[in-house]
Amino acid sequence: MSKFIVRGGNVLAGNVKVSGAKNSVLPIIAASLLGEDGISIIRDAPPLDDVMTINKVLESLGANVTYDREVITVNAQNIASCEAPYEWVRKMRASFLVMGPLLTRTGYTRISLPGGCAIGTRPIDQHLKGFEAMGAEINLGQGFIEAKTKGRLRGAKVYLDVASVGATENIMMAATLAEGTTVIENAAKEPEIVDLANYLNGMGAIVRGAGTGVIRIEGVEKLCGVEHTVIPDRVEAGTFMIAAAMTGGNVFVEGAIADHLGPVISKLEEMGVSIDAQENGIRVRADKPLKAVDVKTLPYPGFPTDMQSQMMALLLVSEGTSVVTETVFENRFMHVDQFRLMNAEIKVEGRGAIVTGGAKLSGAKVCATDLRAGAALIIAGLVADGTTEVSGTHHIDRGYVHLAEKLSGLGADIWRITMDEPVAESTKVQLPQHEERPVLKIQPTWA
Ligand SMILES: CC(=O)N[C@H]1[C@@H](OP(=O)(O)OP(=O)(O)OC[C@H]2O[C@@H](n3ccc(=O)[nH]c3=O)[C@H](O)[C@@H]2O)O[C@H](CO)[C@@H](O)[C@@H]1O
Ligand SMILES: C=C(OP(=O)(O)O)C(=O)O
Repeated sequence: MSKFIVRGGNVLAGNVKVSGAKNSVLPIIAASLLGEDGISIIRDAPPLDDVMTINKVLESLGANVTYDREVITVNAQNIASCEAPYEWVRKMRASFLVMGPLLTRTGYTRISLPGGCAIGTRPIDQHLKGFEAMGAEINLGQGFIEAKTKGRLRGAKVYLDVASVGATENIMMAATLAEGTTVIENAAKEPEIVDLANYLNGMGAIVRGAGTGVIRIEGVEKLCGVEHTVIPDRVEAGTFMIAAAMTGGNVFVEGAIADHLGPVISKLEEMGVSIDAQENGIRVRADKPLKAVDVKTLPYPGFPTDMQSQMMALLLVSEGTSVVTETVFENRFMHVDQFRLMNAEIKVEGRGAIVTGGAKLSGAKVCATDLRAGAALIIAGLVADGTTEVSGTHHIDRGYVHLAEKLSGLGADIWRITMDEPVAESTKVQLPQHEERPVLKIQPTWA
């Protein structure tokens, strides 16, 4: 078991480099399964536990995956299985993103049901609705979802009831090899959707309109591996921006793309933080007391739910009272109880949290209840009186590369301790040597 130990009181200053985006690289790795020829080379792939998990999913399907110094190669010419095992899908919801590629390429897939998690129930009805509209027969039972088609999937119009990121990605990937045109209406508009569309187009797909609410995909016969560089992680960037503001610091967040961070920048500016967006990053300076603001999470281009807990940490030390409204996930205030252990005053009423600013936070033993909650607690620890110990590090390792090292490079007093216990599987980042496996190429059901 490990913990982050943070001693509050240091002002952050200097330069920090943002890693590749977790939420881009995961669907992109899944999409590599579509490459019947050639090899995909994915650059700026962050060394995160989630990346290792999806790599293992691909390996379990028969793809040959290597990971070396933030470059992943995927050779998916020979798919040996269409079943994503529970062992990996339970670790990470994004494993479910292999369903669209497998179904469209082979006509059959069987995947463990992804569970709910700390932040909400997270149903997958919109993914399935899309596949069904394209002609797939879906069967659910015994913890598995099975999808099959008699011939190729057929292009269809799919209106999403919620602008789901994952459903947009899964349907978009499935549509690339379908017969005819698919139109996704009320599609999610996140930058990660655009990154995935660019990757798919590089593989030979025809995807238009990604980044808008209507995406059109003309199906093609075949896709091939391609080289691609993943976009910088806007949530990691936003986390450092808030950490800088929190400590009254002056930090250059290298690689951060201002266009991807519109609402975070606007809210920080409203609070009195100075933001200077430059070509290769964003400078954040906070040299005066910060004002309270209200924040409401929304699908992109609204304020990201993945930045809600970090923002709440900042509002705790601003002047005045704020209301934080979470509209994307129904249970994403688990960090509130942990903040309270640090002397925070927050009242939760349904989807709203009333945050009393001006708190003198005190160090405490707290637990990361999910990935972003973990980052938010560390940020709070940066200004708390005394020492904060953050456990639940496996959540943080899912989405932040070398968080302690990056923050200490900016002057934070933070380090990680590992207690004398076996290292959990999820904290290991090196992939084992790829085993030779039988070349059992699965043919499409209609071939
Ligand atoms: C790997 C990845 O990219 N994860 C991100 C992705 O998750 P993910 O793709 O899982 O999130 P979605 O956009 O699908 O979820 C948004 C909302 O839609 C609901 N919903 C979703 C699918 C569905 O079939 N039915 C349904 O009702 C969800 O319960 C949730 O309330 O987008 C979220 C919202 O920006 C982010 O917090 C996650 O970091
Ligand atoms: C909720 C998140 O990720 P995931 O969808 O992978 O759980 C996140 O990145 O904050």
